Amino acid sequence: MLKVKEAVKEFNGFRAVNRCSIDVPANKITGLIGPNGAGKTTLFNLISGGLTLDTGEVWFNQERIDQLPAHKIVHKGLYRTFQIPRALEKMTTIENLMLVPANQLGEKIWNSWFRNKQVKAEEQKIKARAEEVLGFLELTHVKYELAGNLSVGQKKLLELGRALMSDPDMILLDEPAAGVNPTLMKKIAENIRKLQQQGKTFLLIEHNMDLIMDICDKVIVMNNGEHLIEGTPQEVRNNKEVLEAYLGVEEGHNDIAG
Ligand SMILES: Nc1ncnc2c1ncn2[C@@H]1O[C@H](COP(=O)(O)OP(=O)(O)OP(=O)(O)O)[C@@H](O)[C@H]1O
Repeated sequence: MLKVKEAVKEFNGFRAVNRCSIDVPANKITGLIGPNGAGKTTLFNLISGGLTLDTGEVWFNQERIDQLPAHKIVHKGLYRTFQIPRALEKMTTIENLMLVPANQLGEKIWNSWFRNKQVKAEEQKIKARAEEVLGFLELTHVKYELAGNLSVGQKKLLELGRALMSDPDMILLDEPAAGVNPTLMKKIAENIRKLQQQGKTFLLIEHNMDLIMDICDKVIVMNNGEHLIEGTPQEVRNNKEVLEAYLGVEEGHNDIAG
C-alpha cells in the first residue's frame, strides 16, 4: 500500500535517512523501530509531506505522493498523527475532533460561512462523526473536558480520534504508547487492532516492545538512517544485528536490549 524507494534526506550534510526503502502491506499493522536517532521520525515526515526528499520516491496506493503538500496527502487517505498542539489544549475534546474536517474543508467552509443552512448541515454531520469517534474510543465521558486536562493516554486516544475524523485508509502513528499507563495502553492496542480488522492500515513508530510484539504483523528496523532488517516481531526480536544496533546506542529508552 505504501512504498518508500531509496529515500535520502540530509540535514547540513548529515544523512538522517540513507537510501531507505520500505514496503507497508495493506490492512496490516507494521511497526517501525530502531534506536534513538535511527531516522524513524524523519522518514515519517518524508512520507507525510512534512519534509521533502533529497532523492527517492514515496508511493501510496500506486500513486506517487512525494511531490504533494501534506494536506493533499491527507486527502489521498494517508494521515499522520501529531501530538495535540498547545493551542488546541485550550479546546474541548469534541472541538478538537470537529476541527479536523473543518480545517480540511478550508476555504470552502469559510467562503460559504453566511450560507447558514449549508454550514449548519455540514456542522451537524461533523458533530455526528465526532460523537461516533468518541464512542468508539470510549472518550464520551471527557467530551467537554479541555484537551489539556486529559491524561497522556487519553491524549493519545484523542490523537487517534483526530486521525479517524478524516476516515483515512492508512494511519501513521507516532509512539502511541509513550508515557501511557498499562490500562490505557491496552485500550489503545485494542482500538488499533479493531480498526485494522475494519480494513485500516497502520505504520507505527514505537519504542515499547511489548506493544510491538502484541499488535504488529510485520516489523521494520532502521539503523543509521538505513533499513536494517524486517520480519515478524519474533524474528526481529531474536536478530543479532538488531540487538547490536540497540546496544550500540547508550542513551534513551531502547527497550529491545532490556
Ligand atoms: N531538522 C533537523 N536538523 C538537523 N538534524 C536533524 C533534524 N531532524 C533530525 N535530525 C537528525 O537526524 C537523525 C535522525 O533523527 P530522527 O528524529 O529521525 O530519529 P528517530 O529514529 O526518530 O529518533 P527517536 O527514536 O529518538 O525519536 C538524528 O541524528 C537527528 O539529530
